[in-house]
Amino acid sequence: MTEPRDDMALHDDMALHDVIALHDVTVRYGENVVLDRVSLELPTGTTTALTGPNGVGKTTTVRVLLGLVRPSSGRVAGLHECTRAAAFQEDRLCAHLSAAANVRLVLPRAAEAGVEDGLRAVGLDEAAWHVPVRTLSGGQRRRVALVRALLPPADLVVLDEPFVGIDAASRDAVLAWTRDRLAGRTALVVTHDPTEAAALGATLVRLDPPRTVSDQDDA
Ligand SMILES: Nc1ncnc2c1ncn2[C@@H]1O[C@H](COP(=O)(O)OP(=O)(O)OP(=O)(O)O)[C@@H](O)[C@H]1O
Repeated sequence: MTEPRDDMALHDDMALHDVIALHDVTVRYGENVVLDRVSLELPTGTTTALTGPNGVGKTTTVRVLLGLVRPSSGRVAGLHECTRAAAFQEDRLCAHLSAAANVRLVLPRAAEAGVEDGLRAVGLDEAAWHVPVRTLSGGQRRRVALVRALLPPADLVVLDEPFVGIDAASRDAVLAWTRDRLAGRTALVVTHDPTEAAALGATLVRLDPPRTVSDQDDA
């Protein structure tokens, strides 16, 4: 879905199309330090795949990029006037609307003609296009969420584990269409699967847990 622009004080004033980057970003939830001085650059026009163990902060990183979480310190660059589209871990669709209507919601009228092509490209049967998405399966809803994230002409596309629940038989075609849609754009894709990163032609970046005293002793 398309995220609203934000004007977080921690986001600097770099102009549109400057490199999007986190510089020494720290995020805390209460006492819990989730991101500890994390730096990450998303080279313009390329796809970066973010991997790492459960709970390390990948979704938190996504939320920072979307302006949904405010870092307690550090700097986020390149997001001023940057339009963003995202597929979250949860599909976040409007349950009573059809697949086609969910996608049309985030598109300028001129781009609406591409909706059916997009739904077809991710392997969604025509019978599933015009019924409320609450009647679709989990994997079908995932495909709708992916189309909704990939069709809008956003400057930054962020996909959080977008292929979970999509069956093996159609995964290659969905990956190929995703790669096609992301070509030449700046994107971050969270994944636990390095083969997905390779299929997307993405640069794989690993987020590691903050080093503990015992980690340092072991080093
Ligand atoms: N709203 C919240 N309030 C408090 N703690 C949170 C909140 N959201 C996430 N956390 C904590 O932040 C840490 C990082 O969570 P996050 O979802 O970013 O990890 P992740 O790397 O995306 O994990 P996964 O691979 O399981 O999706 C976890 O310890 C989690 O419990």
